[in-house]
Amino acid sequence: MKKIEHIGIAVNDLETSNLIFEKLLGAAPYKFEEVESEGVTTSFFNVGPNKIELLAATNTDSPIAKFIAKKGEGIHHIAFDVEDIVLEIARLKEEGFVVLNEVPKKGADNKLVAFLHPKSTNGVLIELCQEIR
Ligand SMILES: CC[C@@H](C(=O)O)C(=O)SCCNC(=O)CCNC(=O)[C@H](O)C(C)(C)COP(=O)(O)OP(=O)(O)OC[C@H]1O[C@@H](n2cnc3c(N)ncnc32)[C@H](O)[C@@H]1OP(=O)(O)O
Ligand SMILES: [Co+2]
Repeated sequence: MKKIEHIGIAVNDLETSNLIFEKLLGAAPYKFEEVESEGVTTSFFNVGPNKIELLAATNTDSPIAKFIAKKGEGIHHIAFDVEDIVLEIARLKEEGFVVLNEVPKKGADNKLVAFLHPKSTNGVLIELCQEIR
């Protein structure tokens, strides 16, 4: 694991939360992206070498819609930057973690991503991401 790549925050309304985080961080989002396969629309803020990813649901089946319905808005996942996501998935499986998608999928911001079930990581959803070069 190289560093924390981003912290994902589940929000009800992206526009409203963009204004809050723009005030908080003193800079506007550098990117907006919809990821249809995850049922989310996102915005990204730089914070030093790390990022904040705001996520709003685009449909009721979205993991973000389900999360907000159960727990309300707030931190949804922590994403780690990895050098080789395939090797990292194999290593973490071997260590007994529950990998939700063994085949990496296309995430936002030019990344391949995979998730670990929060039940195997002390209640925290973990995302692995590798930059697509
Ligand atoms: C934008 C793309 C990408 C990026 O590039 O950065 C993203 O970040 S996409 C983010 C959205 N996508 C995902 O979250 C994909 C991975 N998540 C999942 O596969 C599911 O959400 C899940 C984690 C397997 C849960 O799904 P499911 O079992 O259908 O939902 P339940 O609502 O029944 O939850 C079961 C259980 O898990 C707890 N839970 C759910 N989400 C989280 C979470 N984010 N953090 C901590 N805990 C979570 C939920 O509360 C339930 O617990 P119990 O009630 O105690 O059983
Ligand atoms: Co993410």
